[in-house]
Amino acid sequence: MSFPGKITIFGGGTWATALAKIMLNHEKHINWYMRRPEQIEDFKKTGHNPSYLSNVEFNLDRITFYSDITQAVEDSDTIVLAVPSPFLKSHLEKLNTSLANKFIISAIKGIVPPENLLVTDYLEQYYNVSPQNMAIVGGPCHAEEIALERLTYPTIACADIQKANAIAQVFNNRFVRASVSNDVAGIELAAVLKNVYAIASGICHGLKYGDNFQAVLVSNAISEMERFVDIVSPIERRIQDSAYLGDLLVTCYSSFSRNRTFGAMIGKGYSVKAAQVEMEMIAEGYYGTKCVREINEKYNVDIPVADMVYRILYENSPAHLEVKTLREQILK
Ligand SMILES: NC(=O)c1ccc[n+]([C@@H]2O[C@H](COP(=O)([O-])OP(=O)(O)OC[C@H]3O[C@@H](n4cnc5c(N)ncnc54)[C@H](O)[C@@H]3O)[C@@H](O)[C@H]2O)c1
Ligand SMILES: O=P(O)(O)OC[C@H](O)CO
Repeated sequence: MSFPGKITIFGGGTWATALAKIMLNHEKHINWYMRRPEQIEDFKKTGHNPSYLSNVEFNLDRITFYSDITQAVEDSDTIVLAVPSPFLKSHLEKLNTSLANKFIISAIKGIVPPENLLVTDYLEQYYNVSPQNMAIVGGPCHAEEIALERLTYPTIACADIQKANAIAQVFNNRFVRASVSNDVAGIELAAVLKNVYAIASGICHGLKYGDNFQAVLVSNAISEMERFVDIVSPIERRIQDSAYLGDLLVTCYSSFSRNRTFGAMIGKGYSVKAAQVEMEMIAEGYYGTKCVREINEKYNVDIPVADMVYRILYENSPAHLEVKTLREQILK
């Protein structure tokens, strides 16, 4: 078998659908696991995902669908995880076969609660997957723009850089330019944090702060991200690279951003529950905010913007007062 072998996408959501489109630009055929059999039935009837990115048409001859996760894993060499981090455990709990001899690509931008483990750490500790057999997809990527074939620069990180290069080849096409890195933990952590900062950005937007203020907020957020990532995963990195700063910017500024949209609802006065119900997609930063807070009990990094988001979401602290304190005492 030549690496990466048979590829299976895990997840029926927006990002899974965009990744399937990317993979099918390179692969003749992919497997695709979705949790709900009725979603697969509707997909087969219409030729597109009935629930997400339904404007992307697929050639059904080139896809084998699975709702049985064990069979999907047994029939694959490389698995691309694209389910929201809070649901990863519930998916994998149904698995009756080993992941240890598979290559796993995590396209998840979140942390696994309540263990507060990065996805790669979780897979290593609970499923015996070796770090050499795991890669992650980072960088500024909105699925909606992949659907429109807008030029996108993801980063593929893996401890084994040759494998990262091979995966990048699978991603590369007319509208995707993948680069490679070995900073797996740093890029995963940055992705968790950018979700939290996008919620902060959304909250401020909802409270009617303007672009001048947003620019200062995001400047402070990148400094926080650098402090946190450098302490939790200390290797040399350039925080201004697109896998870190680029991902923060796209999430804080794009109208496609789930986390920013969620934050904007909070800023406008929605309760957390109401905002979650209203959104049809998952804002993982809500979960990431609590995970970052708990991880930081050990490291004690100065992260006032992330702390503010925690108090607003989890302690019911009024957003307008929290942002007022931030703007008067912290931001510069
Ligand atoms: N959407 C993007 O542009 C994008 C880009 C890069 C990375 N990501 C990452 O990809 C991952 C998936 O995000 P998404 O945007 O595709 O999410 P989404 O909100 O579009 O999809 C939700 C997915 O979660 C599943 N789901 C919903 N409730 C569930 C439950 N109770 N149990 C199990 N599964 C449930 C749905 O079936 C669906 O597959 C996330 O980690 C996200 O950070 C997304
Ligand atoms: O911007 P969000 O919150 O939808 O997150 C999507 C991706 O992670 C952006 O790179």
